[in-house]
Amino acid sequence: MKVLVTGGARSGKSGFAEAYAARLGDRGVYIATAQAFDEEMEARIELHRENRRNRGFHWDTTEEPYALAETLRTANAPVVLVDCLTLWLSNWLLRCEHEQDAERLIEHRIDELADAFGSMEGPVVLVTNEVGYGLVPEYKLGRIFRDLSGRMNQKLARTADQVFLVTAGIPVELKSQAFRL
Ligand SMILES: Nc1nc2c(ncn2[C@@H]2O[C@H](COP(=O)(O)OP(=O)(O)OP(=O)(O)O)[C@@H](O)[C@H]2O)c(=O)[nH]1
Repeated sequence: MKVLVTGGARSGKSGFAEAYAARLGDRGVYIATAQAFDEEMEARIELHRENRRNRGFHWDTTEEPYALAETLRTANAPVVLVDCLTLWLSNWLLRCEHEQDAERLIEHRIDELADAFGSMEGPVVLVTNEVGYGLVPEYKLGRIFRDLSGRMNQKLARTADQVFLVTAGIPVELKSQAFRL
């Protein structure tokens, strides 16, 4: 069962994805892609950890900002949750930003991720963001990020059995198990 959960910032997508994943296995691996660069982010991450501990479901946490395809392939648990792909993408973009063919290199990483997602045998839930609803970004890096995010989401949605869009805390099923795009 391959699930993709998308939505805007503070849409409730992470909470929904976690609760949904907890229905697909009796314990899980939580793969976090975020890196704490300041105190606010450190506190936010600590709060997420505390909330996970308090929800009565056993999560083993793995922090992996870059090697997501490899981490997914080797994750050994009844259910795997990744939060979130857009941060993973921005980690790569910031790492490669000065390379001439950054966009192509990152596309390659996205393809590797889509392959790993497609080859997962057990249930896996990926969280991503909808980033393209606003104005066209003023800066080139922002436009590249927006385009890569959109293409990544399309690729993963094609592979997923089920896709949800979360808006204002409400999950809307965009693709159901029985319906393939
Ligand atoms: N490094 C690290 N990051 C974590 C951990 N737990 C959660 N996170 C990160 O926290 C982020 C999600 O939290 P928020 O930014 O508060 O939530 P959001 O996705 O913007 O908001 P919602 O749409 O409401 O879920 C994800 O990018 C996770 O990677 C952890 O244990 N370690």
